Amino acid sequence: MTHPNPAAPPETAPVLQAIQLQKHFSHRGRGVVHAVDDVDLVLRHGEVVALVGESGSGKSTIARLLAQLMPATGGELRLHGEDARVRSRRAFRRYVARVQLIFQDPFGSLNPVHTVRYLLTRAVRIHHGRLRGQALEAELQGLLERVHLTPPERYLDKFPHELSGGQRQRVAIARALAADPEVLLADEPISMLDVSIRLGILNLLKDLRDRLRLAILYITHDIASARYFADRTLVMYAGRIVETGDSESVTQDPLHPYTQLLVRSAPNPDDLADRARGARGEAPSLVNPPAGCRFNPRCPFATELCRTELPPFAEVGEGRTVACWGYSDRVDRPVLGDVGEAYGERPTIEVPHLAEEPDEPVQPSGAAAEASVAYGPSAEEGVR
Ligand SMILES: Nc1ncnc2c1ncn2[C@@H]1O[C@H](COP(=O)(O)OP(=O)(O)OP(=O)(O)O)[C@@H](O)[C@H]1O
Repeated sequence: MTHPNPAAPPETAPVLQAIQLQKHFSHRGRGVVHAVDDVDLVLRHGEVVALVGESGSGKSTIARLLAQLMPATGGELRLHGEDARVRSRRAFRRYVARVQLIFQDPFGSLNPVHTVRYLLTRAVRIHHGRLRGQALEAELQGLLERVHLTPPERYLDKFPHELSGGQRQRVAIARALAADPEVLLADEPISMLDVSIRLGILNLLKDLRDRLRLAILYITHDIASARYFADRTLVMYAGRIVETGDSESVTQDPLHPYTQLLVRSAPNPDDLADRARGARGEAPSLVNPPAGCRFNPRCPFATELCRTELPPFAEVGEGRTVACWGYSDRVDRPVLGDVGEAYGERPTIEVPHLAEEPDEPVQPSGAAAEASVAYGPSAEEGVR
């Protein structure tokens, strides 16, 4: 199997693109959850885009929409510029071969009763027909080598519970690669792994970005890891993108008051809720989101305008946008004051919490990710 596809458009052309994507869930007949609104997103070959935001901001919903595990309620999805919405199982199978999803919990997404050999063979056959004998063996070995599980013979006949968390995530990635995809959607791929092996998985994904020119969406609540790993970063708050730009600028010179808060909560993102709650209240309900800027109830600089009108994206510098009235030329904008005073001291963003160490086997946690088998064997069975 070769990659990249020789018929693929030039490197910089979008591979997968979401335009004004929207997902509203009905809320037990009592209103609507505005989970995702007006999201624009572009994934290109050889580029990692991070989607960063706190829990409940809509990140996983975007991953599921891009994977077409559920329909959007608005907006468009384009693959190589063409409408990508699938309307049949056959079209879904073709789409999945191009766009693969990796989940948070590699234990939940790998069926524990099957060996690595079985899991990978199924994936290879689903996407490439009935390879057998030497050709199949070579393919399986190649997949494990691509995710640095070497020598491959050591892993092929293991069950998921005989592997460490990091090794399981590598097998999940190998299974995704069996489709020879162009896009990997990685939904919090390291958050359930031991801290000591997170960097190894990010480095592997970087390597795949470079060697296979994969377009990667990296979903995380940890903005520090976005700085390390992603070329571009999109910051999401309460269902909307609020800031975009190259990762270095967004993390080192955050503009939106929410991004400033997020950066201040790094490297311990769990600290954010406490920090923000103490100062400025909780994230809003998405059943009845605030009018205007959704961050306004928490924002130390919010004005009447922020409470009533949705801020448009302002372009600030090369490739950077921010949806905040404080950067708009359209009106008398609010003055953004000292965020340090509002949120406290800003730590330096580093990645010591991602330290790389040998990936030793660990006992299975038993925690299964909800819906995490959707792209695994059982779901693949479902679309055959
Ligand atoms: N099937 C559903 N029905 C109703 N509401 C939903 C459904 N799925 C998600 N939501 C709501 O949509 C919002 C966004 O959820 P989502 O899981 O996308 O956020 P997230 O940023 O990925 O958070 P986390 O990191 O905790 O997974 C939340 O308010 C969630 O409760």
